Amino acid sequence: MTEQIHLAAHFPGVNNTTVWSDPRSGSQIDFGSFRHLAETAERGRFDFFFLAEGLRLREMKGRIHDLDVMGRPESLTVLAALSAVTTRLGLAATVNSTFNEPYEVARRLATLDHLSGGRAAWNVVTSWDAFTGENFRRGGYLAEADRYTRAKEFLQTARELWDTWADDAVTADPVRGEFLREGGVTPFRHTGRHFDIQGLFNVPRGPQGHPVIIQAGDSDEGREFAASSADVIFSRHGRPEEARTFYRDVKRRLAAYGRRPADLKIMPAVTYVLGDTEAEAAECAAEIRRAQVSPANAIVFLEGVWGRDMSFCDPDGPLPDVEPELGEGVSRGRAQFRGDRAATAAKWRAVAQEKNLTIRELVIEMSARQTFVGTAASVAEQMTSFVRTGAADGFVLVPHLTPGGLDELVDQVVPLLQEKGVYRADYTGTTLRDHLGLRSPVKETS
Ligand SMILES: Cc1cc2nc3c(=O)[nH]c(=O)nc-3n(C[C@H](O)[C@H](O)[C@H](O)COP(=O)(O)O)c2cc1C
Repeated sequence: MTEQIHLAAHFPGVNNTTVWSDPRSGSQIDFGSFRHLAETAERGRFDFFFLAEGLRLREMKGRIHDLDVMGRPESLTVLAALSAVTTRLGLAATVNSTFNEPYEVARRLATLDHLSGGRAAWNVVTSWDAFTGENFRRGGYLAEADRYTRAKEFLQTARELWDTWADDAVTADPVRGEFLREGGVTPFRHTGRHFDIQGLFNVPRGPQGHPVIIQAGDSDEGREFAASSADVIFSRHGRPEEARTFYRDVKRRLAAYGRRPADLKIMPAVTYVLGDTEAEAAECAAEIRRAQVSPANAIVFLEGVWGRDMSFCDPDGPLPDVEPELGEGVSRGRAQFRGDRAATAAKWRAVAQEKNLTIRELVIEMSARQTFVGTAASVAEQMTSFVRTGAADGFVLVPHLTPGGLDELVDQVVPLLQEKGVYRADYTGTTLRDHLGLRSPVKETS
């Protein structure tokens, strides 16, 4: 069979992914927005709809970073509502393993799996920073080195809870007066470094057994966690060469866990811009980038990397001759820069000089860019070749408009992928595991 492409839809929502200056941009929080994007994805026979999470508003220089729309609703609640207006589309929630508890998360995910008829997925993320942690009871206690020891034990514990219910535990036979098969539910006891809990889990096993597990970290520990435990990786490697290197690296790690390459799907986040001609698409893509990186946003981006106040700079002027301030920096929350400031600033400076770029042009160049740009036929071809050359198993598509940004892709590109035979004409199964071609989970024995 020809290699099949898997597609997921990212809800752009908050921050500067959505071009807020475009009059077609709608609410990031009204149910109608989520519904529109999810229904479009389902019309396009997508594998799943994906919601990201940010547990604390970003701050710059001690105040809320409010250059874009912000404030988003909680994922599992939104997905529960979407399960009532969709029938086949997978529903993926990003839920943090540092600040939550396994019993509660396992319960909510099993519930979503029931409500949706086996379409739940969990993107296990590990943000651990003390700034976000202030919102929670254990306020930022986790050392960075422990983010994956906790995530791994968190997931292991959730799996133990889901496995305490047999598939046929609920008999609900009023004639015999038996509602629960004897031995159908077993008590759990988990004793580990991060969790020490025991009791009885109160949600019957979901249609998928376990929800589909997604992983998005990029460090060596993150990749190892994905290789051992995830069904899908949501990666940030959307450029062909680095995507291929990432793909090879992660797939080769699977054998050590007794897993096959097909057991873990790799789906990078990608953007797209369509036009009637290649030139029109390229022009539109450049316009979108300018709208996403406003003059004020360009300075904020620069301050993020340089770790200091740069408000004296002209965004349409050249990079000033100032060195970055090493240390914590001026931004807080998920957008915080965590790399090597000195090396990154040196790289930025070299690119600015080589290409003679203003600050804003440089930020546009160095921050995320469009992956697939062209006519519908050329984008369909680019996507197909990306998958055929071992760079991905599919894509998490990130539109630049909330909520209508997926419409043209579903209307124009999906039919071409279907014609090529690289994408399903219709759903053949009912659960997200079916769509992704994944095996049923093996029950935990501990
Ligand atoms: C493509 C991508 C998307 C992510 N989305 C989120 C998110 O929505 N919420 C979040 O808290 N962390 C998110 N993360 C952060 C990671 O899941 C992970 O917790 C973090 O990168 C630390 O792990 P690492 O050191 O292995 O990268 C994302 C990471 C990547 C690469």
